[in-house]
Amino acid sequence: MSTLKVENLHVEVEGKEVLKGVTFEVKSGEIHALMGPNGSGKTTLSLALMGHPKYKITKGSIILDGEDITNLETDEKVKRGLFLAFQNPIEISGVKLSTLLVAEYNRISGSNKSVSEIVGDVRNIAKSVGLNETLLNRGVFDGFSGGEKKRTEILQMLLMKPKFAILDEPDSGVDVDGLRIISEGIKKLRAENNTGYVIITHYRRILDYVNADKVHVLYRGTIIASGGMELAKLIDEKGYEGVIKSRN
Ligand SMILES: Nc1ncnc2c1ncn2[C@@H]1O[C@H](COP(=O)(O)OP(=O)(O)OP(=O)(O)O)[C@@H](O)[C@H]1O
Repeated sequence: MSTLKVENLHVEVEGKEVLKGVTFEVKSGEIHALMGPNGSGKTTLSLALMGHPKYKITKGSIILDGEDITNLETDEKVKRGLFLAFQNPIEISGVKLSTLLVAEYNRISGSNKSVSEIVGDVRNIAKSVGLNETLLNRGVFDGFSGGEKKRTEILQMLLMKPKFAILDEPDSGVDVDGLRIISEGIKKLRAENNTGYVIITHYRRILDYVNADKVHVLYRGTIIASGGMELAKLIDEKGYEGVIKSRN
């Protein structure tokens, strides 16, 4: 059983304090949703957790299985089992997607699988997430549609089998079939690897599909409410205003 603890996290971006004391804890196999209005700090939290140099942690800590990983480099965090699927993945047109995935798998997992075995795994997972194999031979995210990008991030997650995955709006821009496939991927990894999740989303639908355990609402840099799926339902019906009002 692994635990990811975020304790009183304060984060500054370009000299502005965006996160003002965020605390939550995710255990293996749990699916937590992070919701909140535009600009409340959700992406900032995901990037700070992964160690993006622009997102400076000024106070608080990130503890993974008892180890303080707050100030570790991104690579070290990834090696310890953290994974981030970006809201807007960046294109790297000079590098073939399959080459990147094989290199990343080798570097992080330390496994002794042959390149052809890894490529075989990548192909099988690509198929399972409904990605056309020709995309594996293209530059990373080069000309990928919005939905193809999201499916590729799930492919990467299924290959890397992280302890904890932070998924920043995995449901944005995907079609209905894609949403179902992505949700199946999330549930499969939880069943097989006991992966814990933080899913950033604005919509209840993906949370219904994966049957989220907890929902947190981030507002102006702090978590103002935590609960079960009834919170996602409230947001769906009354908007964030409904949650903010119910606190007052
Ligand atoms: N690199 C940056 N430079 C300047 N300001 C930033 C930067 N990154 C984030 N911010 C600011 O921090 C605040 C929080 O942004 P963030 O992207 O974390 O919000 P969010 O909750 O993910 O929003 P959304 O729902 O729109 O994706 C915003 O006011 C944003 O403009």
